[in-house]
Amino acid sequence: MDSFVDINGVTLNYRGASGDITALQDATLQVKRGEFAAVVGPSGCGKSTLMRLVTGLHKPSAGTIRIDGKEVKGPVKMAGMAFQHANLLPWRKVIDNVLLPLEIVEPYRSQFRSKKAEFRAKAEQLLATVGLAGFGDRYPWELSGGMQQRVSLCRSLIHEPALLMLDEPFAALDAFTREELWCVLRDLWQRLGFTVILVTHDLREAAFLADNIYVMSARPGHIVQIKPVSFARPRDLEVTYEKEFGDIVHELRLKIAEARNA
Ligand SMILES: Nc1ncnc2c1ncn2[C@@H]1O[C@H](COP(=O)(O)OP(=O)(O)OP(=O)(O)O)[C@@H](O)[C@H]1O
Repeated sequence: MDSFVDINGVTLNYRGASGDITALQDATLQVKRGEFAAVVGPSGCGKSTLMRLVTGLHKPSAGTIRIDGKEVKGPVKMAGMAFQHANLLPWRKVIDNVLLPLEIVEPYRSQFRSKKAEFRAKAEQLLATVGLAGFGDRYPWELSGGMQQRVSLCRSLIHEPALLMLDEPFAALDAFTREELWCVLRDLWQRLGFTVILVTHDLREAAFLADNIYVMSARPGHIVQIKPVSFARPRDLEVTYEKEFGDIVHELRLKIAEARNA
């Protein structure tokens, strides 16, 4: 298979205060280039651990992770990341938060001074695509939670990463704002064509956004089911009211309940 992210037989043991914890055991998962993958599973099954392994923040105890054919051996620069909390720097304006990766990641870093105007224009344009035109000069604390999460998405994408890793990015938002941001993410993904791995507890979110949903077992986590979602794209929120959509969510719910009780 032509996999972009190749997680192969990965085990991860944490050294806990009261002994070792095996968070993942022999987890295997392949995500194709350009795929929108969602990972769901019971609480504590190792989803965030999987994200940390793929982005190189942890090293597997066993097994390998390859991105674009190269083994992950340290922090992965080609990945953009966003989490449940936007984690914007409160003393920096919105635009300067979005620009942050360009100040850190090469080749942008060494061009940052000479190309600042160009980079700012790019950041403004990205902010406009998520509905935040004209908000660049505000401070994060002047924005709602949903707006901050939009800024966080822009920050994760400004350096045009080939891979976007999202760990519960919309979990702290109200249901209405969450659905709005699903559409923002859908549009960015359709337009920019990056590969996504989204960890979520929200099965509707997974079914609306993903090409494939990877269901994990209880800890120690591994993939127990791959559920393809074949609704035509671009998807409209109306699809979430279709019977087939409800059936997918129901099936996932049963599978996760089974995994929890196994
Ligand atoms: N740094 C750590 N040290 C020790 N144990 C850890 C560490 N991080 C996570 N764990 C344990 O590893 C297991 C998997 O944790 P992880 O956060 O990956 O799960 P998760 O599926 O993301 O959880 P949730 O769905 O509740 O967010 C849990 O039992 C957790 O307590």
